[in-house]
Order: sequence, then structure tokens, then C-alpha cells
Amino acid sequence: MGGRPGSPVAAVIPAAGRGVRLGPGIPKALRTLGGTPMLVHAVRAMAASRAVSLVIVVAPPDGTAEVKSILDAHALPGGSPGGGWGRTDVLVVPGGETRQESVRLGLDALPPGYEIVLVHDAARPLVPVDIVDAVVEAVRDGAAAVVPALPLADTVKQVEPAPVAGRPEPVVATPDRSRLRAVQTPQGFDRATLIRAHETITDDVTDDASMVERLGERVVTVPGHEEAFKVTRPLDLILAEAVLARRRLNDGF
Ligand SMILES: Nc1ccn([C@@H]2O[C@H](COP(=O)(O)OP(=O)(O)OP(=O)(O)O)[C@@H](O)[C@H]2O)c(=O)n1
Ligand SMILES: C[C@](O)(CO)[C@H](O)COP(=O)(O)O
Repeated sequence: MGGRPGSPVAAVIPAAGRGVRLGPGIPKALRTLGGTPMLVHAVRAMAASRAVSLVIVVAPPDGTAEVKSILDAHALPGGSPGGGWGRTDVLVVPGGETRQESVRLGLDALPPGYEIVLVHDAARPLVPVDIVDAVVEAVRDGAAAVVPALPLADTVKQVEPAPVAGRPEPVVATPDRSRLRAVQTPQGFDRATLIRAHETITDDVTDDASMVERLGERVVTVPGHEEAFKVTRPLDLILAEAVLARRRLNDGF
């Protein structure tokens, strides 16, 4: 592939999940971190990259108006009309039943001209801009799909799942940990490849890059970052608050 040096970049942020594993409450993306909704942190993280000129937020299906008003309330003063995020425009569309469906609905709203697309979980609010830029650069250099990845700290076992949760599960294999990676977002794509993947793969998958793999296309990694972790369970929220507090201390506000 020849590379896409100057292509404008759009980011789709799926934010329509309920956050069941985080516990009862409002949708996860709207829960606050340091007093600011997680989704706003995620939009800021994308807009912090000079490459990203459009963010498409995929909101809970019954929460589009609320998400728009939250984003308006946190927009920068003097931003572009309807956007308010400096160089970056922000659109809000309703999401679906699964993450995969929400991403597809976000892609349906993608205007022409954006040949590079990032997909970033609202649930990864603290991803550093260097990771966003590294993913963009790798797609601009010609990769069809790019994922930020980290080595694992734990040994991983493959099991025969128990019919009842919590019961012992027979271990069937221990994959070589040195060849495993935990992958994060933003994942970056050549637009046409990502759209073809979403049109072709209909069974449930847990990330967009695996859909591209199933097309037989090459997916590559760039180094991820510990602070790009996904807020999934209650302890993650405590960790995210601590990371944010440390950043604010270091930045002097
Ligand atoms: N129907 C869905 C489900 C998930 N997501 C988004 O996909 C990202 C990753 O999903 P996850 O962390 O699993 O979030 P939830 O689905 O909200 O969490 P849970 O599985 O605990 O309910 C989140 O930003 C979430 O909002 C989405 O846009 N639409
Ligand atoms: C896309 C992802 O964040 C990559 O690690 C992850 O697969 C999302 O999983 P979830 O169960 O939808 O949170």
C-alpha cells in the first residue's frame, strides 16, 4: 500500500454502552472522572491530536440530546459553530445494541474525504496524545489497520468454560505469553478497509481490528500505554481518578 501522508483523520467514539461491569448508574461514558464526564475526556484526547479534524460520538440511543448538551457545555469558548473543539468538529449520532453496531452507525455518519479513521472507546478516557499520533502515523505510512498493544503481566490460560459461572474450569492450554499482547484503542484504519470489514463480518467480535484480520488483511501493532487502560470495573475508576489527579498535580492545576 502506498501510504496516505496528508489525509484528514476522523475518530469514531463508541459511547453507547451501559457499563454493566462498572455497576448500576448512568451510562458509563457519562460518569465523571475528576468532575468531568468520561466521554469529554475521550473527545479531548482525540481532539488533542493535530491530525484529528472530526470526532463522531456514538451516544446511547435514548441519550443523544443529553450527550450533545454535555459536549456543548464542555466545548472550548470560540470554537467552530456546532463543534466548539478548536480545529476539531464533533458530531453526535445514536448508537446500537452492541459495540460493533455502534461503531457501524458511527461509520454511517462519516462524511467523504476522511480516508483514515480511528475507533476509540469512550471507556479509555486517558489515552495520551502520543499514542493517538503513533497510530495515525502508522496508517499514514500505509498500514491498513493499527492497534496499540502492550505485553501481558499475567500468564494466560485457555479453559473449557464451565456451564455455570464461578465453577472450576478445566485448563486446556497455556499460550506462550511472549507472543501475546493486550490491545487498546484508538485503533486506526484505512477507511475503505474498515467499512468493508463492517459490511462483511456480522458475527460478534470484541474489536474492529479482528474484523480486518478476518478479511485476511494485515494488522500491525504500535506500542500502547498503561494510561490508555479501559475503565471496565469499579477499581478501574479509582485508578483513573488517581492518574488524573497525578496529571493535574504535574500540570500545576
Ligand atoms: N452497545 C454498545 C456497547 C458498548 N459501546 C461502547 O464500546 C466501548 C467499549 O465497551 P465496554 O467497555 O464493554 O463498555 P460497556 O458495554 O458500556 O460495558 P459493559 O460491557 O460492562 O456493559 C465503550 O466506550 C462503550 O460505550 C457502544 O458504543 N455501544
Ligand atoms: C476494543 C477493546 O477496547 C480492545 O481491547 C476491547 O476489545 C473492548 O471490549 P469490551 O468488552 O467491549 O469493553
